[in-house]
Amino acid sequence: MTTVQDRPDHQTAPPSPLAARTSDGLGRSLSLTGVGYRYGGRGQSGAGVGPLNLHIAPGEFVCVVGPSGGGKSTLLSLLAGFLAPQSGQIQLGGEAVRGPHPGLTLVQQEAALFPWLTVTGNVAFGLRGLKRSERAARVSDALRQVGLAGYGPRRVHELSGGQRQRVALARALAVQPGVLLLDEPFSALDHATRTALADELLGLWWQHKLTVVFVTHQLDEALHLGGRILALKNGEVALDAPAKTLSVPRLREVLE
Ligand SMILES: Nc1ncnc2c1ncn2[C@@H]1O[C@H](COP(=O)(O)OP(=O)(O)OP(=O)(O)O)[C@@H](O)[C@H]1O
Repeated sequence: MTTVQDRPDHQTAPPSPLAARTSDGLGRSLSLTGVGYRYGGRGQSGAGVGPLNLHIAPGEFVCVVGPSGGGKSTLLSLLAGFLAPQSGQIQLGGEAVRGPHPGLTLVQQEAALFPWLTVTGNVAFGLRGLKRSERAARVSDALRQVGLAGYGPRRVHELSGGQRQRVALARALAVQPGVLLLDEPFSALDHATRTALADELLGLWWQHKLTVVFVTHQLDEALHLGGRILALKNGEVALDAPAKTLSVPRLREVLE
């Protein structure tokens, strides 16, 4: 587990982390070309997002912020393949995304764990195609990475809120995703747990060279975590800039 001293952040990381991290990590690129979605149906002027044009490089950590109803969750649902774009195309590492894809895993606010399964059963859920030994190795590795080594036999109801989110994170990591999508994953947790988990996420991002898209309402959290900040307002990109060039007041100004 990372500590405050060894936590990689965007200030203390090596000078060109992205350039050094594009070749051999888990992270894959994500591209959106003219992606649009309206809840009333294609061509309607109702709520939704787009058209969006975005390129996220392998290993980028992007934080998505914006007012309530701005389109953050819709964007994540499109990226996760839960909603199909009504226009445009999403590509993961150059491959078209046409529905839920094993390379794109989503962690949500309320960890959607299966209460009838153990921690191990939950983490192994997405690994059913693998050999038993490989599955066991991935599960124990993922649990160790989120600080839950030894928790495998426990039931979900025996865990705290923070531990449940760790299990959800372990389940997402175990499939070795090309892009990790997080929709306010820590917002239901107390401040200390949220900060600790956010720092652990940074450690995992750095270690695995993951591509991360992280939705949050907390502007300070976004600036702390994200290398790049994407602000969505009325379904459109209101701002797309490096976190180091921004401040909380500047973000508030854009989002007003
Ligand atoms: N299932 C739905 N049917 C109709 N409209 C919807 C549906 N889901 C979301 N919307 C609308 O789409 C727009 C974008 O919603 P979305 O949930 O993506 O915003 P958000 O930025 O994630 O908001 P919040 O921060 O409150 O979670 C909003 O106007 C919302 O009312």
